Amino acid sequence: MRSRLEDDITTELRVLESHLDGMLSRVQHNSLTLKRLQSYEMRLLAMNTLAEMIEFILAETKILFGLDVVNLWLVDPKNEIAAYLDGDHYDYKRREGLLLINQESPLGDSFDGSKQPVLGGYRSSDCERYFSASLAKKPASVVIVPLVRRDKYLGSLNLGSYRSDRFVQGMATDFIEHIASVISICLENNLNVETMRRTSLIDPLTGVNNRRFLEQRIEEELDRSQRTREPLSCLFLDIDYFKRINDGYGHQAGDHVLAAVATLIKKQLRNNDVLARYGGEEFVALLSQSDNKHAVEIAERIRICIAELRILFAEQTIPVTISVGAATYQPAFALKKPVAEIALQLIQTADAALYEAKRNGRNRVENGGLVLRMDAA
Ligand SMILES: Nc1nc2c(ncn2[C@@H]2O[C@H](COP(=O)(O)OP(=O)(O)OP(=O)(O)O)[C@@H](O)[C@H]2O)c(=O)[nH]1
Repeated sequence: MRSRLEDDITTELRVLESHLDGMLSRVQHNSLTLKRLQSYEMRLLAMNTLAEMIEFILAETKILFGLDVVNLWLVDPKNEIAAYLDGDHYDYKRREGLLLINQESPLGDSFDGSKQPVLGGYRSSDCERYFSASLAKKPASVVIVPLVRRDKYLGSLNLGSYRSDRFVQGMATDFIEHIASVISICLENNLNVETMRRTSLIDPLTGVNNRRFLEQRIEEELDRSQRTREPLSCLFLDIDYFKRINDGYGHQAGDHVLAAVATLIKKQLRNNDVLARYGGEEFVALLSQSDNKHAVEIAERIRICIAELRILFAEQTIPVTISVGAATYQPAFALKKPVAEIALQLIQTADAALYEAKRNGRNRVENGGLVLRMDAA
C-alpha cells in the first residue's frame, strides 16, 4: 500500500512536470520567435531600395506576427520619398496599405509625446484612421507603433488582427517595439543613402539629373523597353544662341534662363520620364512608352512653351527659344543589339537631328526617326 506521503509526492511531481513542460514549450516558442525575428531583421538589413523595403515590411510583418492587416505610414514633408519611389517606377499611390503623409502632426497627436505604441479595439480612440478605408474586413484589435529616429517621427507601423483579444491595453509589446526600432533605423539609413545617391546625380544649377544619371538610366530604360516591347524615345534639347544671352544679359541671367528652361521642360514630361542636363545648355529627355510620333508631339509642345515663356531677370524680359532633335527605339522594328550600343545610337541620332534643327534655322524640332531599323539594314 502506498502511503499518503508517497501519493502527495507523486502528485507534486506531476504538477512540477507539467510546469516544466509548460516552461519548456514557452522557451521553445520564444526561441522560434527569436529565430524568425532574427531572419526578418537580416533580410530587412539587406534591402537595397526603399520600394523593396516597403514591400518587405507590408508582406513579411504580417507573417512574422501572424497578423491579418499591416499598414505603413511614412512621413514625407518634402515629397522626397514620393520622388524616390517614382524614380524606381513604384506605384506607391496604388499600393494598398501604404500612405505617405506630409506632416508628422497626426502621429504626434496619437502618441502624445510618449512615443509608445497605442493598443486596443479598432474603433477605440483614433486607431481607425491608421488603416486604409477600403479594407474589406476591418480588424477587431490593433496596435499602432510609431517609427521614430532622433526624436522625430518617420511614420508608423499599423498592425491589426481579426481577433479582439490579440491587442489589449497593458499587454507587452517588446517584440513589436524592437521590430519598429529596426525598421526605423533601416528606413533612415535607406533614405540617407537614397538622398546621397540622388544628390550626386543631380545638377545643382537646374535641379534636374546630370549626365551621369542619364548614362545609368538609359541602359535600364532600354532593358525595360526590350522586356516590355514598348518604345523608348529620346529628345536632345538645346537653347538657341545661348552665348548671346550670356553676353547680352550677363552670366547670372544665363544661369537663371537655364534653370527656368529646365523647370519648364520637366513640367511638360511625365513623372517617370527622365530629364538630364547633358552639358552647358543641352538637355536630354527619355520618354518611356512613347513612340516616335508621340515624342515629336511632346518636343513640339516643349518648343512652343519655351518660345512663349517670358523669362524675367533683373527687370528685363529675356526671349528664349530651343531646338530639339528626336529619335526612338522601337524594339519590334529594331535589330537585336546590346543595350550599350542602342543607347549610343539613340543619343547620337537625336543629337544629329538637333544639329539639323540648328542648321534649318533653330526654334524647331527635327525627327531622326527609329534607330537600328531592321528594314534599313
Ligand atoms: N550662364 C551659363 N552659361 C553656360 C553654362 N554652361 C555653358 N554655358 C555657356 O553656354 C554657351 C554655349 O554656346 P554655344 O555652344 O556657342 O552655343 P549657342 O550660343 O547656344 O548657339 P547654338 O547652340 O548654335 O544656338 C557658352 O557661351 C557657354 O559658356 C552655365 O552653366 N551657365
